[in-house]
Amino acid sequence: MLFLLSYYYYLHTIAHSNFMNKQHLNNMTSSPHSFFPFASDIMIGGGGEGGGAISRRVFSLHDVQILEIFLAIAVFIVIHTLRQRKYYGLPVWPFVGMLPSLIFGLRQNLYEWLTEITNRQNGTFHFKGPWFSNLQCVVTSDPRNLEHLLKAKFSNFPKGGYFRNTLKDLLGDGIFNADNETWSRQRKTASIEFHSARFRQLTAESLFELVHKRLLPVLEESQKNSLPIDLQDVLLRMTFDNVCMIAFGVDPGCLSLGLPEIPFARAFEKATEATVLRFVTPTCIWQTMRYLNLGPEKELKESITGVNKFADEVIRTRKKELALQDENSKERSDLLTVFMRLKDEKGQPFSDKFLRDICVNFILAGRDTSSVALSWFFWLIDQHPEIEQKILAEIGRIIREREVADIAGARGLISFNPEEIKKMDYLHAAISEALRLYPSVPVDHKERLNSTLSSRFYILNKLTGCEDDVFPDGTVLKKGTKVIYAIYSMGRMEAIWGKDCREYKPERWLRDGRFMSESAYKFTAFNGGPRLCLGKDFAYYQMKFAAASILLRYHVKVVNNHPAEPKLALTMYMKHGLKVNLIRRDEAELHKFLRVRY
Ligand code: HEM
Repeated sequence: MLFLLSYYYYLHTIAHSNFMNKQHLNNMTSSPHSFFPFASDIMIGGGGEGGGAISRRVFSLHDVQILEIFLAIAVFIVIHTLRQRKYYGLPVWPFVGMLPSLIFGLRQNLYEWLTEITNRQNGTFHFKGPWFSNLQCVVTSDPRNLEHLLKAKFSNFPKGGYFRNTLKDLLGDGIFNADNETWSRQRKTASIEFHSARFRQLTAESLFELVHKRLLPVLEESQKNSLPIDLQDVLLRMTFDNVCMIAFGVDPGCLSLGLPEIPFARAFEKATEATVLRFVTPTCIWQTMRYLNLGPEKELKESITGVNKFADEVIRTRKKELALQDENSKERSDLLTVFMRLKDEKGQPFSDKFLRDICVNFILAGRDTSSVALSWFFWLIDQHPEIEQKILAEIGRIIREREVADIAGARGLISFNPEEIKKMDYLHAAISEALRLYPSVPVDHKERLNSTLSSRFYILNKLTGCEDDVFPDGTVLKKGTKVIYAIYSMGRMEAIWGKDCREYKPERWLRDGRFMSESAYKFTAFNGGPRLCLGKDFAYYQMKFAAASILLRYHVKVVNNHPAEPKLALTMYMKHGLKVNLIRRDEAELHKFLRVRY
């Protein structure tokens, strides 16, 4: 670019000097005022014959030349920048790179903005941030690249130092924030636990209690009072209580009549919000604020203290409880107890800090992902009554298959067992379709492994897998490159889902009425490869159980003109919540769908 600029400047100067020489010759034979009209305008003293006027004139001409050069450079930069859009997808401005476009994107729906660019760039583009920032990254929504990143070259793409440092205060060394050994040890242990019969029983029991004794009474209260309710808030409370039971083995009680404020839940929410701010603040600024204990960093510190206070209390109580336990005591199967029984690589029990990190990470993972997915699901169902009817028909068929068809009279008691939930293929498809369009984690992040060796040590870099990498689409990834994979955009790509990619169509997941799963690199809502979401099966069970239990009893009507847009956060909350009115299904309606053949 510099070369082009110099060349342009050189041509421009030659052209200009020719022009000046010609004009100068003309000037010898005509009035001094016609020499350069603009110059004559700015001459002080009317352009007399004296030497002072001539020097002023030369000075003015010089000024104008400089101005012209700057103007030419500016025009050149603008043209060059705009032409770069063709190649990079966005204009690349000197010094600030693509930042102006990002600011524009942040003012609208950022995820739609990303979708538009990735589509235009055939799935991948380099985001060039300001030269002084750490915003440089590659953004991709190409399934081939995702398979490369998440599976084929998994060990080359850890979460990385940037992610870890930003989340360190809240997540410590927990599974979400860990790489290598620290990650794999937690993953193995938790994976065994999550697939055990004991865990399945714990989750089924805790969910039954939560839905029947807490969720449905809260909804019934709102229905009786004919007051709209924020369904997203209610569902967030339910999943928070549920995941705390799984991680800590305690129930904080967020979901109960009156929807009380629970200090631990509040502290957790504030801590995640303040942590998210770090991702949009230059590292040196948030680190300085942290050091000086100012602004959001002060708030973060206070809320983490709140989270730790709760965690420390639970850990202390559990240790006492386990010490007093005899063979006849009922075995607990929450993650805290499971990890407390294990030893680290030196044969020592895990430290309280590590136990706290493990639990906090699981709470973060399971706290809001299922609830926001369910919120978008109910919003979509409200717009597609025909799909609601199909879900009801499926629920009706499953109830009819029972030995004793305990239909409408016993409606208040109808509950679904795990086998029945498993049979709900249409509901499974409807929830997956909601997650395709509104994935709970809309963008995720990896980092190309950074070598401590200089690139001169080619063979060592090659042996340690630290040489530059290349995506299947040809994108070169230098060491340390941050990669953002745009999960939201993937759900809206014609190349992946066809022309109707923006339509809500559960049928696309069904073959002969049975749910057919998709490749995790096309449908990446639950991530893929070795870091596939550990709670996926549990999350589907939880979402299907809650959705079927609600839909069986109520028609969920979204309040008229309720704005539905995503909030910019780690998880895709509905920015304005989901205000709904609940309309109780009467006996006639229930009988109707319990008779309908699906
Ligand atoms: C709709 C519900 C859910 C969705 C869409 C979802 C999605 C995801 C995604 C995208 C990741 C990868 C995150 C990353 O590595 O940056 C992930 C990881 C994880 N999820 Fe989920 N999740 C859901 C529910 C749950 C639940 C309910 C739990 C636990 C109770 C859970 C536990 C985990 C854990 C432990 C990881 C970390 C896995 C690892 O790094 O090895 N998830 N999930």
